[in-house]
Amino acid sequence: PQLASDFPSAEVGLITAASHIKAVANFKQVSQTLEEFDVEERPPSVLQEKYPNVTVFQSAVRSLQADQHTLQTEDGRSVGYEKLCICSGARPKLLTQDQPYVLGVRDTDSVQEFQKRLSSAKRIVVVGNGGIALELVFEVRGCEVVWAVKDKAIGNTFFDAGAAQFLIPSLEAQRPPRDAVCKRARYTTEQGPEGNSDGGPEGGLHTFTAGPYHTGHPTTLRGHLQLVEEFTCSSLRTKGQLMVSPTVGAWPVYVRLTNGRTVGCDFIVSATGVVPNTDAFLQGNNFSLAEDGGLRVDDHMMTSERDVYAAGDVCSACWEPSALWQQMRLWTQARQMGWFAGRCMAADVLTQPIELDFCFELFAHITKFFNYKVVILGKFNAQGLGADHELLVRCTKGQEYVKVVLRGGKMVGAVLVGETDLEETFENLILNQMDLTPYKDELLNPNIDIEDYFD
Ligand SMILES: Cc1cc2nc3c(=O)[nH]c(=O)nc-3n(C[C@H](O)[C@H](O)[C@H](O)COP(=O)(O)OP(=O)(O)OC[C@H]3O[C@@H](n4cnc5c(N)ncnc54)[C@H](O)[C@@H]3O)c2cc1C
Ligand SMILES: NC(=O)C1=CN([C@@H]2O[C@H](COP(=O)(O)OP(=O)(O)OC[C@H]3O[C@@H](n4cnc5c(N)ncnc54)[C@H](OP(=O)(O)O)[C@@H]3O)[C@@H](O)[C@H]2O)C=CC1
Repeated sequence: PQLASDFPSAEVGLITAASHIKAVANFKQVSQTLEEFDVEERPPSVLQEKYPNVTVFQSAVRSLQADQHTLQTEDGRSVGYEKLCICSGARPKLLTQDQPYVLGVRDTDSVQEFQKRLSSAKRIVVVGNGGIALELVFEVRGCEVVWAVKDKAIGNTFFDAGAAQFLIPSLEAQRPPRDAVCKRARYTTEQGPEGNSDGGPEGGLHTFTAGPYHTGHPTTLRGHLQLVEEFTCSSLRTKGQLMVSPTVGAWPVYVRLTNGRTVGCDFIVSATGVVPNTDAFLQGNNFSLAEDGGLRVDDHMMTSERDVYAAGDVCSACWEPSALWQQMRLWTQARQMGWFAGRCMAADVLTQPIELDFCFELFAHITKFFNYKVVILGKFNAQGLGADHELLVRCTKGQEYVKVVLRGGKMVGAVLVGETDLEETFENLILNQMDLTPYKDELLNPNIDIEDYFD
C-alpha cells in the first residue's frame, strides 16, 4: 500500500502464494513508538479496489534472476521489475523435519491441521518457550499438555524469571485468593536482591531467583498442564521404535526429555522459533545472509542484490542499530519494515535522500499473554548490557508486574504486565534519556502519579 499510494502512476505487483492477503485492522497509535493492531486475512480484491494500480498474482515465486530483474512464478508467469521487495516471511524451525508427529504452527493451514489433530488428542507435548508456546498452553483445553521448557522460567523470549513467576498463577488450576500484595524491590543482577521497604503499601523484598516452579520436576498446573522446566526434548521415538509397557499405554510417539523422562503423546508441537524463507526460490543469486539465515538489509532495507529490498521476517536488520532497538520477528516490525521499505523504494526511484525511520529508534511491542496486556520497551531484558545495569521492580500479585532497566541512571528498557498505564511515560523517559538517579526510589512508588511527576 505504501508504494501504491506513493506512486499512483506506477504498476505495483503483489505476488503471493497465499489465497488471501494479510491486512492491518483496528490500527491504534498508542504512543510515539507503540502501535496496536489486528491482522486479518482479506481477499486480494480489497487491495485492488483501494489501489487501482495494484495487481495481485496468486502464485508462489519459483525462481529469481536478480541480475536480469526478472522472476518466475509457479503458474508459469515471468515477471520483470524495476524494484523488488522480498517479504516471504519465515517458517517454523522444527525440532525435526519430515516427522508426522511434530507440528509447527504458522499460517491458517497449519493452525487448521493443529486443531484437527487436537480434537482427537489425549495428550500433547509442547516444546519451546517463546510466543507461540505461551499462547498455546494458555488456550488448549480438553487435552493433557506437557510443556517442556529448557529454561528456568517460562517465556524466556519476552520475560525474565520475575515476570514469569508473576504469570504462573494464571496457569494454575485454582487461582490464588485475591490477596493482592504490592512488593517493591531494587536489585542489581551482580549483587542479587537488595530490597527496600520504603513506600509500597506492604514494602518488603521480592526476589525472583528461585521459586516453587524451578525445581526441574514437572509441576501440575490447571489440572491438565504439566510444566517441565530446564528440560527439553532430546529424542523422539515412534511406537514401533520403543518397547511399550502395557501400563504406559501405546502412544503414537514418545519424547525423551533431557532429564531422562520419557513422555508418550499423540503429537508434539515444536514452538521453537522460525527460520527466514530464503531458500529454494532465491537460489542462484548472490544474497548475503545473516547468521540467523535472514537476508541482510541495510538502513534502506536494501539487500546485497541491486534493486532488491527485503522486509519482515525474511530479513535481518544489519545496519548499526540504535542503542535501544533490536530486531524481533513480530507483526509490528514486519509492518514497520514493509512500510519503510516502500518509502525507500520510492525515494530511490525519485533519487531523494531518506533517513532511517524513527520507529527503529526504540524497540516497542504490545501484546497479550495469559489475558494480561504486555508492553515491552527497549532493552527490556537488559539484552547486551552485561552487568552494567540495575533493575527496579514493582509487582502486585494478580494485577501488575513492572520492571525497569536502568543503565548509568538512565532508563533503557521496561516490561509492563497488566493495566499499568505507564507505557507512555516510560517511553518518554527512555527516549529522552533523562538521568533518573535522583528519582530512582520514587520511580515505581505506586502512591506517586509518575505521569504528573515528570510532566
Ligand atoms: C502462531 C503465531 C502467532 C503470532 N502472534 C504474533 C503476535 O501476537 N504479535 C506479533 O507481533 N507477532 C506475532 N507473530 C509473528 C508474526 O506473525 C510475524 O512476525 C509476521 O507475520 C511476519 O510478517 P511477514 O510479512 O514478514 O511474513 P508472513 O506473515 O509469514 O508472510 C509471508 C508471506 O509470503 C508468502 N510466501 C512465502 N514464500 C513465497 C514464495 N516463494 N512466493 C510467493 N509468496 C511466498 C507466504 O505465503 C506468506 O503469505 C506470530 C506468529 C505465529 C506463527
Ligand atoms: N504475542 C506475540 O507477540 C507473539 C509473537 N510470536 C512470534 O512468532 C514467532 C514464532 O514464535 P515461536 O516459535 O514461539 O518463537 P520464539 O522465537 O518466540 O521462541 C522460540 C522458543 O523456543 C526455544 N527453543 C529453540 N530451540 C529449542 C529446542 N531445541 N528445544 C527447546 N526449546 C527450544 C527458544 O529458546 P532460545 O530463545 O533460548 O533459543 C525460545 O524459547 C516469533 O518471532 C515470536 O516472537 C508468536 C506468538 C505470539
